[in-house]
Amino acid sequence: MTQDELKKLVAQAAIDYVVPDTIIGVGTGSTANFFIDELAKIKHTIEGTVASSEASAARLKQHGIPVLDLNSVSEISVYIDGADEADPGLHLTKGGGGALTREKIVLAVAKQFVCIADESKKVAHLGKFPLPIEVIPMARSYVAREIVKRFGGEPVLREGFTTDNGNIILDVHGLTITDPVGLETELNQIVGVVTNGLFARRKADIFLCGGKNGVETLLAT
Ligand SMILES: O=C[C@H](O)[C@H](O)[C@H](O)COP(=O)(O)O
Repeated sequence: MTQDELKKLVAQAAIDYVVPDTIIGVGTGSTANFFIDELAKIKHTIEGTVASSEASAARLKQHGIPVLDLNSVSEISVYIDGADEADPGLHLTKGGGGALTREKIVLAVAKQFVCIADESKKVAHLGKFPLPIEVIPMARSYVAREIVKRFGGEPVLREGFTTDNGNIILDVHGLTITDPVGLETELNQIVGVVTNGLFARRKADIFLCGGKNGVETLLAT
């Protein structure tokens, strides 16, 4: 099976976690796109969605799926999204598509987080995938220096990219991540950091992992 076929398989499996007559949180990226296409088939069973990016909102609307403003929503039943890396404890690295901040916000409102990805995203330890950090543009150099000083690694500006919030992304290469919860918290203490791509304090509850033997359902430990 190709990687796209595996993404489609997990997107289809995620439909089982869509709670009828509720609002669904929708992630961003190629795997989330497959989920949006599957969600379109059952759009009449849900109240609506909240999107974690302009791109996902546009795709949802193309399918005629209602997209709500998060400020008009007090409860999201489930948040469904992909990841760049997932460790055995279901701590994740996200933000390869630059949507990390809105993803974290939508997730914060959701009761359950179902992560969908192909098996290439399953790792023993987070850190091989460069850690995305959304930064207020004027703080770029300061934040980069602070990261090197406090944590090591090599922050690289994502050239030509602006987030939906008008900010920049620093991708930090070569970080040793032994304590994802601690690192997530500490990185957010640097002034100018909007958020970082570690989803560890709030991690996935369920990981639907697509591999050659089908979809494996992993639960957070
Ligand atoms: O900002 C993007 C998101 O965090 C994505 O969910 C993540 O990068 C995974 O994307 P994909 O499904 O395309 O591998």
